[in-house]
Amino acid sequence: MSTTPVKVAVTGAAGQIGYSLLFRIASGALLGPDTPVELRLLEITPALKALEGVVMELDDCAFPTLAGVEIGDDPNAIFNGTNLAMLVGAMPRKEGMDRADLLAANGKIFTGQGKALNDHAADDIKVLVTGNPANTNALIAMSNAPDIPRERFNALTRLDHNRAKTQLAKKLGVSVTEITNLAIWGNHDDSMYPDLYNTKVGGKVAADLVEQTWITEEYIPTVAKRGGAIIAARGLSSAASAANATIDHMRDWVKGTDDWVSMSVPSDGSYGVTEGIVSSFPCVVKDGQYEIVQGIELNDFSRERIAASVARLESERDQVKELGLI
Ligand SMILES: NC(=O)c1ccc[n+]([C@@H]2O[C@H](COP(=O)([O-])OP(=O)(O)OC[C@H]3O[C@@H](n4cnc5c(N)ncnc54)[C@H](O)[C@@H]3O)[C@@H](O)[C@H]2O)c1
Ligand SMILES: O=C(O)C[C@H](O)C(=O)O
Repeated sequence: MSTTPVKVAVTGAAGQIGYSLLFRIASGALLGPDTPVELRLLEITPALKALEGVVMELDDCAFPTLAGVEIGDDPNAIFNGTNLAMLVGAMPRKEGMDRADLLAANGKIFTGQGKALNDHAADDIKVLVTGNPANTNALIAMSNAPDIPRERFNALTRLDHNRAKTQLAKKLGVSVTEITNLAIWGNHDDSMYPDLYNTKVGGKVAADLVEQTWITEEYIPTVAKRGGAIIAARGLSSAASAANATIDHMRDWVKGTDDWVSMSVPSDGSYGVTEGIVSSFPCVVKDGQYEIVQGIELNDFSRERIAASVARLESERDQVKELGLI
């Protein structure tokens, strides 16, 4: 085992997602069995007592890879020297709300945390935003951290990617391992677009294996509205699957990929997506750096869907500009 622990910050650590996420990071599911981690956990002051209880439980697991835990309510202290930051802490939506309805309440969290990361994080910091609306919260954090390279700010659409994979596998009666080149484009809201025209199943194009009406009337709405379906069923938003996707995204960003993955990243203008907004693309990762996959052919249907989702992201960007958050 190497000796220097990787400092992993998690915000909203006493929340639902935190309760699934922390134990998996501590057990080695993020960085492997040979890399010690130090958890740095941020909460609001009233939640610190509950967080102390979670830390007792972490102690009681005796994880060999857990080198230490620090908790607190000051982002400047918690982010000090942090290598990986998972920004989860934010209010979840309730039934009947859209994720964008959370912008006014949650957006301001990411101004202060962006500044604190800018001033105190380690030089190799990678920041992944899970708290909703995740794409625009990542834009806010990025805009408030001018000294950190923009590409170090990502948002989570891996949960949508994982959902899209399972729904397709179920439809075709195949294992998820047979599905490659899948990607979610756009925003983590109900305009997100899972593209089956470039997805492969056992080497064949997925869209050729299903009916077009299934894609438009069942598949895309099921994937895009899955978060709402879980809230309706559980009375609470997704937590274990969100923690799993947060681990999947950060692990692949650090360790690399052997297939396309969906990552929301600051757009460089690829595929006509407005530069600067944080949008989901098919990405590959090598040596800790992601690249947006280039040269993908998009049909007219895909282009229209992506443009509609980008319009949502532009509207969210304009709202947070008006609120003075970026
Ligand atoms: N991107 C995705 O795929 C995805 C999936 C699921 C949930 N989410 C989002 O993740 C967020 C968290 O969900 P949850 O179910 O864990 O919610 P939760 O309410 O159970 O926990 C949120 C925690 O964040 C804390 N918090 C609030 N403000 C904070 C701040 N300024 N600093 C640090 N901590 C703060 C709260 O005290 C709370 O403990 C929500 O916004 C939810 O919508 C995103
Ligand atoms: O739907 C939500 O509000 C939670 C989360 O974004 C999800 O997709 O499950």
